[in-house]
Amino acid sequence: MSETLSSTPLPDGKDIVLASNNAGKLREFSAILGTAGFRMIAQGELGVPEAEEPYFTFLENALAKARHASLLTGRPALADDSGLCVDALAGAPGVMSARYAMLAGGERSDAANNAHLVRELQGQPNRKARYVAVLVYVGHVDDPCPIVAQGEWAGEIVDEPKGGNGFGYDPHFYIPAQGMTVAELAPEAKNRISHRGQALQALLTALKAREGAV
Ligand SMILES: O=c1nc[nH]c2c1ncn2[C@H]1C[C@H](O)[C@@H](COP(=O)(O)OP(=O)(O)OP(=O)(O)O)O1
Ligand SMILES: [Mg+2]
Repeated sequence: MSETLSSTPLPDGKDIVLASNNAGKLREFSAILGTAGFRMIAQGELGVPEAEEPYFTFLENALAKARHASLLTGRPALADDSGLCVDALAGAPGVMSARYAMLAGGERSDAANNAHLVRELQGQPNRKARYVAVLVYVGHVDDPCPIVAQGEWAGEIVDEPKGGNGFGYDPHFYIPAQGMTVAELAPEAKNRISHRGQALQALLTALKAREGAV
């Protein structure tokens, strides 16, 4: 679908621009939000380029991405800044998760990030980690009251990748309660319990309350 940038919000207010270029996130967003009566449009479909993510907190980067998409489209926008925080690495790669290998001189890809992670944890017995997702919704670019929701999901980093679902660090993120990596989980199962799934449910509740729908 090709549309041009628009400066007019749609009348029913149900169209939300997803301020992300990550195909894995977009799949998960659409699966959860599509059933909740909102129409989602990926920012790429509206010609919105990647935003700068210069900050050191998920919250600030998510807000920057949401505002950027809303500014360029004139529509409400929802952004997700997320990442992997590893205890033995003092919370790294954290907000740098997407650029982890690149910042060490490698390329920007999931494969390079995963290889770098395994290298950094060589000989490290403490494997505890968590995924963090911070979602920010803005009704318009100057929204003084953005909706913010956060989710966290605890797991352990395994050297051996397993599974073909999901994206990013999922083949190396093992969930003891499920006895498998996130990439081995069915997509619906991941969406029910993941950091992003939890945050999206909270965001939806707040969004519906604001609309007077609940
Ligand atoms: O459920 C997840 N399963 C696996 N990996 C994940 C997940 N959630 C975040 N991650 C990783 C991927 C990426 O390395 C970084 C997000 O970085 P982040 O800047 O928020 O996203 P991005 O640049 O890929 O897309 P965008 O900024 O356009 O939304 O954390
Ligand atoms: Mg990003």
